[in-house]
Amino acid sequence: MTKPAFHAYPTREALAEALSAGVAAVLAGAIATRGSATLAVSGGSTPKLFLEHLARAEIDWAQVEIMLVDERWVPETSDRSNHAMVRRHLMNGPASAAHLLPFYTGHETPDAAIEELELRYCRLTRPFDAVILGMGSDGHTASFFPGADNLDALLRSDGNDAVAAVRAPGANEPRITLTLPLLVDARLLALHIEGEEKRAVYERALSGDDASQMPVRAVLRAPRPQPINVFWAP
Ligand SMILES: O=C1O[C@H](COP(=O)(O)O)[C@@H](O)[C@H](O)[C@H]1O
Repeated sequence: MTKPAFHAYPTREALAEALSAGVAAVLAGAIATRGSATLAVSGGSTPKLFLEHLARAEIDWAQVEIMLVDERWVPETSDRSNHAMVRRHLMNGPASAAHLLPFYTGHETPDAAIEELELRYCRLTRPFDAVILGMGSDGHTASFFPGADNLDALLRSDGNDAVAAVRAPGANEPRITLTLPLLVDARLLALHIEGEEKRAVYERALSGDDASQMPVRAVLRAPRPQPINVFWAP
């Protein structure tokens, strides 16, 4: 395993500033060299400040495709919607020119939408330029939850599917997630975590190798040319 590069910041504000500057530089570089950029961000609550900082970056957002790494199967009107959170915190000011790709289709279940979503996501140019993951205190990342009915398939490094539906005891509602290969081959791969509890979870994840207990291990252990960057603040 290539040891992750661990970046600790004194405050969440300082972390948000540094991470957003790094991501904006990667997106600007991608636009300059390839004409467009792809960014996958996480849901939950941790990314909000980072997204607010990123929204102010002066880059050519019209060339940027933004997606979520995972989504809870709820409409955008739900306060559980990751898409609504990203729209609220990122799609403002300069960043509102970007294209935000939704996961939720209105189908009753993510399984019923899987064919449509597979078509939508497999056409995206890979590798993605930047993927910013979060982590739950149960060691899940994206929607790779411990106890998920299809966790082995989700964590296969050689799988061909871009997206997968997930059900897991700790996940509340059914989920949809990008699969491991799409996430770990990103040019910039970051894990953004905050607080002492999540730091302890991260340390525990590093010290073992059973990904079924802590699925984030599959990301931390994935072979990559560049190490994963971990961004942490108390
Ligand atoms: O449910 C989810 O949780 C994780 C962690 O969220 P946080 O609120 O603890 O920051 C998140 O990374 C994932 O995208 C989301 O769907």
